[in-house]
Amino acid sequence: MNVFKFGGASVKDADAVRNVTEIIRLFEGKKLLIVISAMGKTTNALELVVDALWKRNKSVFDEKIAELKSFHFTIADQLFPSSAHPVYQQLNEVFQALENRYQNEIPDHYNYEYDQIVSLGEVISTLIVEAYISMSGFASKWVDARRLIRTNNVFRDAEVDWKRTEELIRSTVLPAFEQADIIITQGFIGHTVELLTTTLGREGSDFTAGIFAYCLDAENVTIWKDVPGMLNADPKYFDNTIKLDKISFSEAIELSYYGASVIHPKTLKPLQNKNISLFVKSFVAPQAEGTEIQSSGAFDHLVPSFIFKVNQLLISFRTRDFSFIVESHLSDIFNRLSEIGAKINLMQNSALSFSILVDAEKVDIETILKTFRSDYEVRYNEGLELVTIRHYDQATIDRVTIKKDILLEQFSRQTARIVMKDK
Ligand SMILES: Nc1ncnc2c1ncn2[C@@H]1O[C@H](COP(=O)(O)OP(=O)(O)O)[C@@H](O)[C@H]1O
Ligand SMILES: N[C@@H](CC(=O)OP(=O)(O)O)C(=O)O
Repeated sequence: MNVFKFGGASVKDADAVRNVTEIIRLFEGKKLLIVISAMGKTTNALELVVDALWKRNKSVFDEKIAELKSFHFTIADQLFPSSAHPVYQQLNEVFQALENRYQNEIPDHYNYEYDQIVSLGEVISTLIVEAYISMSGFASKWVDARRLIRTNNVFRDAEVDWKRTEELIRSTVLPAFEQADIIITQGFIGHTVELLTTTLGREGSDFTAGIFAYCLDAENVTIWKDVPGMLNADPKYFDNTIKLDKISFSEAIELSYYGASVIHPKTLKPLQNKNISLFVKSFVAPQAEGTEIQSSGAFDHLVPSFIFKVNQLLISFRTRDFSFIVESHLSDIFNRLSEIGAKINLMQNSALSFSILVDAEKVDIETILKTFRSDYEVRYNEGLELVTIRHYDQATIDRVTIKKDILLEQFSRQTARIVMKDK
């Protein structure tokens, strides 16, 4: 049994859904567990629905839902010969449930409400794709990840209860494979012990594929992307990228941890733990080789890789009484950062100051100032870039720092990290 994952770009319109079906056809005779994300940019659109509900803005709420409805029904109209197909009834029910959320009491828990609404993107996409696959002649079955992936109740960033999830997945999916060759489920979503829907964090569908593969002891996993494989840099920002044909789990974890967004960083651990290879392949050229991520590190050092993070904020904390930054300050600073949910991309300290680099869009500087001002002097620089180079040399550093002012640098034997801004 193999696990496949198709992301938003690979199901963004009717042609894309037809293409998914053609890819599945290449694997006829195989049992496939297929994880699918919301179509195109649906998750972003649903975030706007949550926002409108939270602000009690009924006209924006209605308008955003109408756009989503039109987007999905247009795709359905292009895939199914008649509106009598049962999928229309299912889609209407999901949209009705979405609209009804406005009638509920005013939500008092944003993250909870977020998960109940945003999770519907994956429910809708899997209903459409499964119905189309089934209509195309495959023995397929839709299963609900909201009843299979058990998590804690940290809405929007839920943690998996592996033991219970494994029991639920095995007891549902293995019997289902006796009747179906293709099982379709949703990425990114799960449920609490009280059966409330949770999400695993943005872009978490890759991770869902890792969870199913782990629990089912899959032969391998393939995540189908709009790129030929894992490259040595994001082709959206870098010319002349090189495909990494074969790399180790540890190397891929390092790259995704530093921000190579082609794979969600949590995906690899469960696969490494059971030695299940992960292939990154192109849904545009499905027969091409792609990248294989596996246990051997023999090929890791062949190509320097570049990871860029833009819109970075460098924040420095200094003690007010000129005392050294020591362990007790660090512990205090980390506690306060953790309370406000700040995620650190890089950190460094000197005798009198401790600096962190964060994504500007994920941290509110006013909250930072409020949290620290009483005990620390806080300074910050906005509009910075962080470049990470794995397997660097001087030529690669020169290439990325041209016409840049460097604010901070860190080097280990394998990795260079440079915080910089335009001159
Ligand atoms: N090192 C890399 N190699 C390949 N793609 C990368 C890399 N770093 C970032 N990307 C970006 O990842 C994108 C694919 O990931 P993503 O958009 O999350 O896919 P999906 O949502 O369909 O699963 C590519 O379009 C590319 O711009
Ligand atoms: N739809 C969710 C989960 C996900 O992983 O999507 P994608 O596979 O398109 O990155 C999101 O956009 O965050």
